[in-house]
Amino acid sequence: MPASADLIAHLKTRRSVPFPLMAEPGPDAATLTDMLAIAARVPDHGKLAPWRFIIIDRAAGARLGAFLVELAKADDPAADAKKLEADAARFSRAPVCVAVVSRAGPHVKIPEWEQLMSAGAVGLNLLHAAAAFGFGGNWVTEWPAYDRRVLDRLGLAAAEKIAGFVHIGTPTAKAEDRVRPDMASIISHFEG
Ligand SMILES: Cc1cc2nc3c(=O)[nH]c(=O)nc-3n(C[C@H](O)[C@H](O)[C@H](O)COP(=O)(O)O)c2cc1C
Repeated sequence: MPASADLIAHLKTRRSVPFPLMAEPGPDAATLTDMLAIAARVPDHGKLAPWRFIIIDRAAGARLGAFLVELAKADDPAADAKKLEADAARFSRAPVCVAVVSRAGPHVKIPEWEQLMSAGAVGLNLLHAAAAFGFGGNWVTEWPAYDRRVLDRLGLAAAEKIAGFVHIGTPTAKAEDRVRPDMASIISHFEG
C-alpha cells in the first residue's frame, strides 16, 4: 500500500466526538453494514470472532432509555429528575449506537485474554470506520454495560460482556483534543 497522507493525518488526529457535538445524520443501513465489516476485520487469534454487534437505532434506544428509567426508579425511588433524564436519553444521544459484545470464553488453545483484546480492537476499528465514512463515534460503557437487567434486555448470554457502546453520528465541530500520553515515558528499548 502506498503511503497515504490522509490516512496518517486521520490516525494522528483521530478523536472521539463528545455527545454535545453529535448530530444527525447517522449512517444509512448499507453504510453501517460496511462499517461493521471493517470493524470486524481485526486481529483475532484462532479466527474465533469472539465478538458480535447489536445495532440500536434511535427509536430502540429511546425504548431502552425508558427501561433504564424504570430500573433507576426501582433502585432509588428518590432518584433526581436530572439523573432520570440522562438515563432516558442514554441510548438516543446519537443517530445510532452499536453495542460491541465480547463472546470471549475458555478455549483449548486461545487464552480468553486474547479474545477480550480482540473485542477492544473491534471497538477502535469501528471508530476508524465511522470516520472513514465521514461520521464520528463515541465509545462508552457507563452503568448499563454492567447491569445484568440491561444485558438481559439486550439479549446477552451469561458469559457475554459489553466491550462498548459505540455511538455514531455526524460531528458538528471538531472537539478539542485531550491530553495524550508522553511518548518518551511509555517507550523503552530492551537492551538484551
Ligand atoms: C472500554 C472503554 C469504555 C469507556 N467507557 C467510557 C464511559 O463509560 N464514559 C466515558 O466518559 N468515557 C468512556 N470511555 C472513554 C471514551 O471513549 C473517551 O471519549 C475516549 O477515550 C476519548 O478518547 P479519544 O478522543 O482518543 O477517542 C471508554 C473507553 C473505553 C476504551
